[in-house]
Amino acid sequence: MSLLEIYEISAYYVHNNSTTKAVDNVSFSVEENEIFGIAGESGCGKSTLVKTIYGFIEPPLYLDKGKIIYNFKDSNEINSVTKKNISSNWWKKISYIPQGSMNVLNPVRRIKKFFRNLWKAHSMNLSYEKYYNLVISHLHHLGLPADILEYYPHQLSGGMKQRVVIAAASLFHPELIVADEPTSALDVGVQLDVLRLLIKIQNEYKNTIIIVAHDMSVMANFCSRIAIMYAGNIVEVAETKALFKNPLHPYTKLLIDSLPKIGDIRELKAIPGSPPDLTSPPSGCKFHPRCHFAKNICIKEEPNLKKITIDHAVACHLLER
Ligand SMILES: Nc1ncnc2c1ncn2[C@@H]1O[C@H](COP(=O)(O)OP(=O)(O)OP(=O)(O)O)[C@@H](O)[C@H]1O
Repeated sequence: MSLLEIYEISAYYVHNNSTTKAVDNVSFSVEENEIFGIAGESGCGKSTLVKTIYGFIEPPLYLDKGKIIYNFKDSNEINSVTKKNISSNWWKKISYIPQGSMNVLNPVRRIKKFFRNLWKAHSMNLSYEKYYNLVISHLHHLGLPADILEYYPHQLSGGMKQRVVIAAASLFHPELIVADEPTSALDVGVQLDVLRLLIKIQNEYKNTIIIVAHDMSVMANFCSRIAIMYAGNIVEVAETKALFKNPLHPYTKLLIDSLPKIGDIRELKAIPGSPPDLTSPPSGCKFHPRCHFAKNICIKEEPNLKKITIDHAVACHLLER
């Protein structure tokens, strides 16, 4: 069974006289125990989509329409996607590692205090002593020394701070961890360690991870399936191998072509044009102004995400023909 079933979600930022259609009519599902990637250019709506899944919906962000079914074990049904309904599951069933999460650590409080605050908010009826022992054994288990609890954030490297946040996010073994750009702002070697930590957690606790990245090489190495987002829409979803071997959407092809490959001395091509303004997105397929193959129908009609094979779906009129 899918852990998450997302149906026609639209989430918009509404300001006085403008609406940014950050997530527009998005449907997909995420299976149990998989590492599911969401990729796409900056500003295409990835963070907004995962915030919505986490129920972190606060003005100016509004859920315009759609529903999400969370098939968590032993949980009450979540009958509508609101912060109120989902927040009782935070940390225990669903954890969120926000973008730049290492900055969530209060610079004037020791790491111990960060974990203590977590206990106060989500203790699950554990005494502080038992909880503290749990934190120490979890840190050990993840290869982190317990003495970091005595440190202030500024005494830790960026990679270590990120590991602390990941340790907190996985402390109660949530069924779903949503990680938004967990490796951005870290250097390449540290990025790999942080990703390996997430994989270790996933292997051991058998949870599901949704990882957001604009770096396709991260996706290629760590995700079992990938969704490609463009201008608030999901334009392609496939198993990782199939997506890289046989990308079907013109945007996915350009994204993959723009990646450097070992031994390839060709000049790398950037994707022509720039992403649209989501306060007034183009009609039809939002990629049509940048697509070499666009036809009349692409300007007029928005394509739906349709299955081409059992594991590969794409939203492109050209493939329907
Ligand atoms: N608080 C906000 N108010 C208004 N518009 C916003 C707000 N936050 C994000 N947006 C807009 O929503 C759109 C999607 O942004 P989002 O951060 O979800 O994209 P993203 O793909 O995660 O980008 P990045 O990779 O740069 O984080 C963008 O046009 C962005 O400018």
